[in-house]
Amino acid sequence: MNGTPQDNKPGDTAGNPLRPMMWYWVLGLTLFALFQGFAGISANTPIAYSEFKQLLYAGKINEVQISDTSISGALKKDGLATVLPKEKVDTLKCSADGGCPFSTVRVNDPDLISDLEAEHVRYTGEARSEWMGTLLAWVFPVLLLVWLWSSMLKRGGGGMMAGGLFDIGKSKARVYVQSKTGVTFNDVAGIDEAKEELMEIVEFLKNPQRYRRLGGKIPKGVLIVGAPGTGKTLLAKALAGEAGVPFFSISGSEFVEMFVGVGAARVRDLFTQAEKSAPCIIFIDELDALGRARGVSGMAAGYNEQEQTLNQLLVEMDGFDTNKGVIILGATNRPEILDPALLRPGRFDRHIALDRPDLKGREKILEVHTRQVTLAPGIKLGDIAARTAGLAGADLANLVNEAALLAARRGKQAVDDKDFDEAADRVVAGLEKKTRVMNPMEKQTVAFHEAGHALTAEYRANADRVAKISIIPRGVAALGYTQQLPTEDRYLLKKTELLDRLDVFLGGRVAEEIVFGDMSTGAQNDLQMATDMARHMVTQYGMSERLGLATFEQASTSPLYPAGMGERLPYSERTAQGIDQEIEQLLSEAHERVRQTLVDRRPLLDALAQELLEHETVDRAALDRLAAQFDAGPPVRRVR
Ligand SMILES: Nc1ncnc2c1ncn2[C@@H]1O[C@H](COP(=O)(O)OP(=O)(O)OP(=O)(O)O)[C@@H](O)[C@H]1O
Ligand SMILES: [Zn+2]
Repeated sequence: MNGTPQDNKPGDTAGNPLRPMMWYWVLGLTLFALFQGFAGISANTPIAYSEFKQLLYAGKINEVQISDTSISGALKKDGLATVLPKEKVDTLKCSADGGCPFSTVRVNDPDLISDLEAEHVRYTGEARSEWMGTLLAWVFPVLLLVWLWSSMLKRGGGGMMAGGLFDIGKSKARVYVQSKTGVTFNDVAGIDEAKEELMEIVEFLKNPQRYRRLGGKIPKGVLIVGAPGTGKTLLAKALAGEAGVPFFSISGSEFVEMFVGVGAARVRDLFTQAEKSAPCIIFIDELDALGRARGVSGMAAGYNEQEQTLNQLLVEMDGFDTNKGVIILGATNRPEILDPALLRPGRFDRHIALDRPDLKGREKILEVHTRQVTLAPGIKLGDIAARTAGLAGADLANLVNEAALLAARRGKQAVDDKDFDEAADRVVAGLEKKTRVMNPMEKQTVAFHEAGHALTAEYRANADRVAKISIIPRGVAALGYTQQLPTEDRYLLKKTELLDRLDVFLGGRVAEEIVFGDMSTGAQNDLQMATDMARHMVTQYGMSERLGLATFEQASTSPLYPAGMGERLPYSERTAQGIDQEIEQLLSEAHERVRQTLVDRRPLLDALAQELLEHETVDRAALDRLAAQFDAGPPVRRVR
């Protein structure tokens, strides 16, 4: 999904699956009509049954053949005009020996045989070649259609008719094999952690035997998660390039086909092919298109097809073992809608998250993309990186390209600052509507907001340690984030811990208040989380002194995640007021505590925000350094 030159487009082997199908229908129907007509054509002149009966009583009939549906025979030529109207007689094609062939429809007439016998007319029960007509008109076209249908189904079955007339079920992945992607980790910049994680897989693909011998377990599936343009496809290609193995690439949306069963067949085929070329990499882009959670929608055909395809993928992933040397990479920017079954152990159980690059990362990406570009002397890529916060790798590649085009248009020998400036303006302006490129004021607000969260967490005895702070927009909702890593898994939380978490939720908003004397809308989610947390403490965990050891709601979710409301149990209006007051009190006390913390540590808050504005991300080491330098407040004894 990126339109770079390395991307293969699907070949036209299969074409529109409807087209051949349609032609066969047309052919079948034409034959049908032809045979129908053929069976009906004869020299017999049709007459009405009533006319036939009158002719019979008048003794004008020589002989008849009776079939299930018709009666035909010959009339005596002479004296017909006394029975039939003149026009009718003229239509008869009588032969020289005096017989005039006719036919009529056979109606349900119980007297027919007795009448024929009474008139001494010779009759036979066998129609001439009637079975031949039936065969041609009905049986043959039906057989033809059955044959057509079964051959369609076989193709749907995948691979069974290899080399057959058409290749609908055949995996398009075949078109996608690239023995050499030509991309290496050298072409991927700014995502070093991800590269490191994949290094192990590169080693494995280069030398599967060694790992097999040692009995090491290599992941089967790796899911690369990240916003559009952050380099998911590039990273997958680079992995294949580094390991020097074939690269099967297919997009999830290509699996979801019109005909039920075709997508599943394609999955089967893809895996069969990949196994033959092992060691190799299967890359499924847009995994969400095919891996959407099952059973959420009531929609019929398309979804069933998607479910079938997904099921087939799960079966295939379970069915082969990694020792064969096939690694499956999936990419998505919407991991939350994936079917949980896809993420279970033995499937896509390794996850690699690609964030939008930070300042250093952007500079490195610019370096990669300017390798082939003649730069004017003295250009500082760092400066360009500094003004493109929020841009992803693809945007930066675009920017470099744009600058080079501008310079060329102006007949310059090298790309200079002015070109880059203009290109950056264009790209940023173009993206501002789509993604978030923050203006300086917003950036400052977010920096202090995140610094507030981080410092509150830092100075709470029971809060998880801060691992990383960032003001690079993530997804649609979050403008920045503070990452806290728990030191251990927790199943029980004490009141003191919940209170500390409450404080951390409020830290962002309180920092804005203190620094700007104003508030922004950015804290909405935090406040929601804080309110939910306080509500749960009061209504579910019995942590309010005034209301005592009672629960007022049935827990609905895990106690660790204060999301969603529980089912309300019956209680009085007075209790309802009490609950509201308690929640309010918890929140206002927390607010005051946080304010105190941040006011006490204002120099550190400012320094941290400043660091964020400069570098966009602050890691654990930098935070320690700043704290040692700027912290003037009372020390905290951390429990965890
Ligand atoms: N980290 C990076 N280093 C160097 N170039 C990058 C990086 N990230 C993206 N690019 C450039 O952007 C282009 C598009 O990236 P890519 O297709 O890998 O993004 P993607 O995450 O797969 O996007 P999508 O979700 O739209 O498919 C790459 O071909 C490359 O030129
Ligand atoms: Zn926040």
